[in-house]
Amino acid sequence: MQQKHGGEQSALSSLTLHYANEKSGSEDEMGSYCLSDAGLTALGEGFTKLVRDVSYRPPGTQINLLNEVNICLPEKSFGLIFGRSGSGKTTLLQLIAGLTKPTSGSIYIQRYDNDGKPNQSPEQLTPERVGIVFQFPERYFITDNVLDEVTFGWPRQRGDLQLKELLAARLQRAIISVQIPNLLILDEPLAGLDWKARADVVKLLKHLKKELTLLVVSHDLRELASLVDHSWKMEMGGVLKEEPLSVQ
Ligand SMILES: Nc1ncnc2c1ncn2[C@@H]1O[C@H](COP(=O)(O)OP(=O)(O)OP(=O)(O)O)[C@@H](O)[C@H]1O
Repeated sequence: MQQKHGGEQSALSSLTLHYANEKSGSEDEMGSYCLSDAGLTALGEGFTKLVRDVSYRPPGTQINLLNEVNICLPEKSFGLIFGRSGSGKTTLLQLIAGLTKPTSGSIYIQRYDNDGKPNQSPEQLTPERVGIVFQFPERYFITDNVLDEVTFGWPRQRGDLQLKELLAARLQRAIISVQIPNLLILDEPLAGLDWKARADVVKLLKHLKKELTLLVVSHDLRELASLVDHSWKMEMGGVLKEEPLSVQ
């Protein structure tokens, strides 16, 4: 498995997500790296910082679930987060997806020039730019297919063609606006599947990696290892550390 600039990143105490654009090539070719402890970033052209020093404490509680997390992840690469149950992996994905707000730290996109200087103001990583596949999809969906799901609330009675046309136009706009997320997040995509479905999902992820940046939480390290460019272990207490996969 190829682990890019793991040496630099393992020293990070906090987590920052970086993206590279298509023309920038691999991080190794660009000689890029990130030094988030010092708040410094030296990245190749087009790299994008997404998350920085993110901590999260649920309202009404006394303990942080996440502590100063940073991730650096180039565009169109595959990032894997693993770690023990209850360590905070899903909580982090929900923050990156914009479903929960961090207590401190920031989640945004920052592009860089060749010389490592930001080439524009940071852009917000809005929920429209992120797709998320939840760990237990049956908890979030009611019907068996996408069309039934998105038209679930439509009037059931015959007629009312004008209203249905209006709803169809709105639906089309909504679907187009979320069609191409910058980042696709998957929480335990292989869990509960039989061997055939698992192999199919791995194949699909390999295909999706050509188009999208993928951030995946999984315990199935062996099956995903060939896809992984960067991996992190979430320690109990919500501390994220870059750690190469050690699977045979
Ligand atoms: N809103 C909340 N308030 C208090 N505790 C919470 C809240 N949300 C999550 N937790 C707790 O935070 C911890 C981390 O949960 P999280 O689901 O992020 O872990 P995880 O690493 O994804 O676990 P798993 O691998 O089992 O899915 C758990 O102990 C969970 O019970």
